[in-house]
Amino acid sequence: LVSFSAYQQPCDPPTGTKQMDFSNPDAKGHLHMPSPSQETSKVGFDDQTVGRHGVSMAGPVESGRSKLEALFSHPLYNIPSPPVSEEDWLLKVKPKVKVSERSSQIWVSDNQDGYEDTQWTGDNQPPWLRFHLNISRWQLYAPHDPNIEPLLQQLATHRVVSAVQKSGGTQLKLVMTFPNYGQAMLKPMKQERDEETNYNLYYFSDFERHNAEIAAFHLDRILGYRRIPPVVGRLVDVVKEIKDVTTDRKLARTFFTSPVGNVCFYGLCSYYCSTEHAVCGRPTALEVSLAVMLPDLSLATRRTWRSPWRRSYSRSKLAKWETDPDYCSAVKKTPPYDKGTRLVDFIDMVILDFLMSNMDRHHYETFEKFGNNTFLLHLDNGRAFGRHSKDEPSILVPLEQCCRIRRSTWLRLRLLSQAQYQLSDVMRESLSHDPLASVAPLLSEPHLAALDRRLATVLQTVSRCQERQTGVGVSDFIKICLLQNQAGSQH
Ligand SMILES: Nc1ncnc2c1ncn2[C@@H]1O[C@H](COP(=O)(O)OP(=O)(O)OP(=O)(O)O)[C@@H](O)[C@H]1O
Ligand SMILES: [Mn+2]
Repeated sequence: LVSFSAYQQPCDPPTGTKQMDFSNPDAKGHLHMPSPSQETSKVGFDDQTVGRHGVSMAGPVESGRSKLEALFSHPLYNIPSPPVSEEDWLLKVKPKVKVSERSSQIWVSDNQDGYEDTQWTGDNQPPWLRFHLNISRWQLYAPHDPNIEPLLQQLATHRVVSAVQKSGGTQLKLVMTFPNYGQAMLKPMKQERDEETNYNLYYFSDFERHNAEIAAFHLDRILGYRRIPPVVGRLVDVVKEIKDVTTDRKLARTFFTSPVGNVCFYGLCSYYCSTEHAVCGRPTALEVSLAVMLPDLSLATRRTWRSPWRRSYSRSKLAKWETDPDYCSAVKKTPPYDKGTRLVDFIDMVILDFLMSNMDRHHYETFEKFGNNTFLLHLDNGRAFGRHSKDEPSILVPLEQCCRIRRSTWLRLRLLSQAQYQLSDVMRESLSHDPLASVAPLLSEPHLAALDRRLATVLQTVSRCQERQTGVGVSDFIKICLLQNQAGSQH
């Protein structure tokens, strides 16, 4: 009873989505919307709301409303949070310079080279710029950010002005530039949707899949993380939109016509960039994924962190975590995992990776500006969704060894396991909005079914943790989470 009255009821239906104020952008054009990482310290869940066996937090799915809409209007996806303070935005817009103070060398774009003239004020900022300006310490974009749709729309349809190879990384990637200076990272289709990764291939030699990049973005958003830059599918014309516009001579030299008349290319990279592994249009149309580029490193540096549960990337060696069941105790004492929310942030990423069976998370990145107290970027998801017939329990080892999970994540996972939302159903629906869904569903049915199966495994793992805490019942366990979460100030 004490806890019942002490906490506000998180499961009351939201007062519409009005908790987010779309009508009142601040001076920078930022919208005041909840940020998930701040969300829950003041929201409490007690036994009445969480329940011992069932979950009483689901709102009814009204007839006619899609499961995805119902999910995103659920209170767990609409947790109000205070406005983001000035220093918690990634980028700052410089105050306007008076005309008289402007340098005579002001840069003016030359719109003859295919780019648009740029005179951006708050109202006509292109979606990619709005996306950059709305990145905060807590998330890449807000839950109901109205800018994501137009952003994806532009990536999927805008004319390509330039296409060059992206340096770094092991497999072929291109950076595409659009007339409004927006940029996207392209990964080409290398595998048919129903193909499973060859069992004899090690995870580090697996192909990258364009549909995995797309599906990972949708999954990350459905999990309520918003830590993957938006990705959209597109059919590109490899001649008109790559070969003809590229200034990258090394790339241009790798184009050829296959024996059946398809146009192919392979680029330069350390893996699979050879005639034998060329990507080919049909005859020129090629499926690709386009991920919006993050702000340039000169504007927002990023820090790269080695995963403590990194695989050995060797055919013979085992990593320490594979042989030491107590490995997490050491990690918990090691900065930055010893403070704040880094460990539960990491576990969030582990859950995402287990669901999509991504074994390739050797590193993750954060924005340097925010220090240790910020969300983790889930970049590079191309090796996910390789197999549906097999799960990879080793991906879940950090959850098993640490027995920690962010409370809001756990609650959302439980929601997604319920029939009225059902992870596979909301994923199918979300992916059906991608332009490439008209060519073929982005994830085949067995892959969608695997999501539900793996979600059940995650929830079972959490239950086992609860049981392992000897003498501690479920309700106490939840309170422990709550305390831990409050101590971490977020979730
Ligand atoms: N949306 C993005 N915007 C800006 N930079 C990005 C984006 N996505 C990825 N990157 C950067 O590009 C690098 C290479 O991308 P990615 O990891 O997807 O390619 P890869 O070929 O799989 O690389 P690797 O073989 O190293 O895993 C990443 O390490 C990351 O720093
Ligand atoms: Mn990779």
